[in-house]
Amino acid sequence: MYKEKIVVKVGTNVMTNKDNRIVRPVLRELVRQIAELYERGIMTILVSSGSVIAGKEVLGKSKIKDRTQKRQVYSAIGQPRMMRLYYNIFQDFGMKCAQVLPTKRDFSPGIHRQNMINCCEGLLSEGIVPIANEDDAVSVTMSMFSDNDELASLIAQLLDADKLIILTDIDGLYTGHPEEDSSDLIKNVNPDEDLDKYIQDNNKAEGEGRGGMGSKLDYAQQAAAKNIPTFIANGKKDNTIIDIIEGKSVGTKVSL
Ligand SMILES: Nc1ncnc2c1ncn2[C@@H]1O[C@H](COP(=O)(O)OP(=O)(O)O)[C@@H](O)[C@H]1O
Ligand SMILES: N[C@@H](CCC(=O)OP(=O)(O)O)C(=O)O
Repeated sequence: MYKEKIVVKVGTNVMTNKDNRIVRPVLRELVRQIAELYERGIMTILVSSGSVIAGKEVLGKSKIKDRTQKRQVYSAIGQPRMMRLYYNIFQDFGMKCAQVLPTKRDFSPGIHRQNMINCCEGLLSEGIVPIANEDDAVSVTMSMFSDNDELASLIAQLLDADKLIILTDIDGLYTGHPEEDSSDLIKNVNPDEDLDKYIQDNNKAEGEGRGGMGSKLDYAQQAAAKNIPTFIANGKKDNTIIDIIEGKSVGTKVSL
């Protein structure tokens, strides 16, 4: 059995370049760290975005006008592509992974919630890394998460994870626009601190990520309030996950 379990969320912008193409070495570096943690007895539940952008890579521009339908189509094409990439990389590291595609209903009290716990715990007990993404092909309106930051926070709370690590394309939460010299990285945040004033407007296009830093902070604070130390850190840099596990000062730590 394992001695610790962590949830790692990887956003679309971590795994893509400026042309919105998926960068395989980024996924490889992520899996390398998960494999290293596995050797140390730490199991990871990976929450990975990327299906919409992967679908766009395959289909290119779509004729579909309706945004919801377009998202369904892109993600239905892109999700198996993401899983093929992960499957092959995990295999290179001698590990197995599995796909879990929840909708919001799976977290409401009752049988669905228990099924979700059973599924993830079962995979972990077999030494298999669950890779979760919102089931974008079927989840619309009521059954939607606001984004995968919410999904990652809910999974961390559901499984009572030891840590939640939210990887993005920036070093953490800044006191202003991250590209301005006057902005500083905030190292520590409490679950009840109101830092909305620091959040800058999101100008990302369709498929380039949904939540933004505001949502990361909200869901990080929700998990931290349940005593799950949560980190917002840069997934484009090497060794970020291992550095966090080893207690190095990386990213923004949200904790009680
Ligand atoms: N105060 C802030 N500190 C850091 N990043 C911020 C801040 N306000 C807005 N952002 C933006 O949030 C982005 C990360 O959110 P998002 O695009 O949703 O990423 P992901 O695809 O990883 O979920 C950063 O690239 C940055 O431009
Ligand atoms: N479920 C969608 C991603 C939604 C989302 O939250 O994206 P992001 O803000 O990049 O983590 C996908 O796989 O494309």
